[in-house]
Amino acid sequence: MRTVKVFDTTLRDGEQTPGISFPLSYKIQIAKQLDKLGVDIIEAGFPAATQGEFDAVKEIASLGLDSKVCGLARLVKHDIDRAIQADVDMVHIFISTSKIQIEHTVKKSREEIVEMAVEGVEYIKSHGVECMFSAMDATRTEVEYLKTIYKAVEEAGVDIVNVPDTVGVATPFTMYELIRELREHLKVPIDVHCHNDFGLAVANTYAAVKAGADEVQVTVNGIGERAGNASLAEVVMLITAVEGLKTNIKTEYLVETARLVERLSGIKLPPNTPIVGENAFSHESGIHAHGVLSEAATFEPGLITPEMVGHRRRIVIGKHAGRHQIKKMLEDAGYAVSEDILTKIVEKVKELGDKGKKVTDLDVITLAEVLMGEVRKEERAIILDEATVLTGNRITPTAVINAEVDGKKRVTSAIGVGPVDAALKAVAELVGKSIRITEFRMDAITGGSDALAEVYVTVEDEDGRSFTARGAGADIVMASIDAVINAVNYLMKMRKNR
Ligand SMILES: CC(=O)SCCNC(=O)CCNC(=O)[C@H](O)C(C)(C)COP(=O)(O)OP(=O)(O)OC[C@H]1O[C@@H](n2cnc3c(N)ncnc32)[C@H](O)[C@@H]1OP(=O)(O)O
Ligand SMILES: CC(C)C(=O)C(=O)O
Repeated sequence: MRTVKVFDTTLRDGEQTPGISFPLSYKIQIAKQLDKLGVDIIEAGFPAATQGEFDAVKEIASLGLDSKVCGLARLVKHDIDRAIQADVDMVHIFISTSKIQIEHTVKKSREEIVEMAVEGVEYIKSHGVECMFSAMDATRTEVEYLKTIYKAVEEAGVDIVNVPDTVGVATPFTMYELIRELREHLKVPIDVHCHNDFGLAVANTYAAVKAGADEVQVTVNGIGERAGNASLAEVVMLITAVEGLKTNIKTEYLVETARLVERLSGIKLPPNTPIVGENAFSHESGIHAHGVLSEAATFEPGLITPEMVGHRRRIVIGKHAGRHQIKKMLEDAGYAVSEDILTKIVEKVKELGDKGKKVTDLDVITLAEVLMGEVRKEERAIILDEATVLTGNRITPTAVINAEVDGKKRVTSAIGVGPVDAALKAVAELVGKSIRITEFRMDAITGGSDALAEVYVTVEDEDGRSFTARGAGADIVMASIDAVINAVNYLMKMRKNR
């Protein structure tokens, strides 16, 4: 079976996302994670760009990773020397080949550009370093000229050529044709680098692989210039699970990797992001949830499971929910309700949904308790006694929580980026940090500075089981603490019921 190599450029093109600049410690964390994920080559940066960039690439190259480390360079001796001095395994050189870029940027003749490329390859190879050559803006370059320059670098000993769709104008059809034609013309391995200006980066990368490309350039979460690059997770799952090819990626780390880059880049993933997004395996609609509870492949692609990518499946309660999932959710929380009560709960959930209310798991349980005539407050694992939160412009926000946890007094404290963050970290400490707040929303439900705030949270435990709850009040910190404690109490109860 054909193995397609994965070249990750999160730390280079990904970092070119306007506003992103990864400090050294972030670059190292990401590089180690990419190595754990199994990417074949990490493009660690552009060593000639800044001293910090040089230091980061050199540091990553010295980590002894299994992944090869690559540095980008223009066809300028200084750039290439800086990459070689950073001790990379591979130097990636590039130059514009399209008419528009040649005229407005490099301003050289086409013959001069071919000569520069050949000299660059020979120079890098004479230092015993691997070389990748990119014809920048390849998809807007005349094919005959592309063939000429790629053939010239092949003859000069290049290890791999890259075909970049620099401004994202290719379509799967044009990309397929281009790669097929180059594949017939060249012996060296072919790599592709697609941008997402028309939302086609993944599709174009896939088409290139179908046409014979040996390697794909991707970024985690698809971050990168303008609309970004092809997403690593999407490309890998498409060419493996759908196309049946192999990569060296350990797919069970895809979600973990996506979350790390989401956190360190500050670029939040939309919940509907394929493969790694919060909703990628979530179901609220009754018809879907009913099917999925019996056999997941009824309303999921079936070719992939959440476990394959390090995700988990969620059945969500909301306006579109049906009896089966509400009954299952209540059973999981330890409530066996009669059919009559279930009907009333379903009606209420839909009524709340029609009013635009987000229905939480806790709302459903509270309804069940009221309808069953039992209020089981005494079953709460955490009973909050006192919460103190300090914040200001000259102190680090700090929270101290006094609570009873399973009948024992506990005091925890934490600092955070703000008072809510500090308070919620202190709450997490109460249960030994084994919880993760995967969703946090706050709305003002009345106007003015004394507005009532409503906090909605989804909390996930270490087994990937999640629970939604809300808290409300004029104090946003207390409303947040209440919401999380409400959710944690039921997660702990569900665990005891198992
Ligand atoms: C498609 C891509 O993603 S390509 C990679 C893009 N990434 C980056 O640009 C990030 C890092 N870049 C930088 O830090 C800076 O642009 C530097 C250090 C590389 C160069 O900075 P400066 O010398 O100030 O030049 P500036 O960025 O303004 O202009 C680019 C210069 O490189 C030249 N150039 C562009 N591509 C190439 C190339 N492949 N080979 C040789 N020269 C090139 C341009 O013609 C221009 O030359 P000029 O200064 O003689 O007119
Ligand atoms: C350097 C090249 C490969 C690039 O990033 C692009 O063309 O988009």
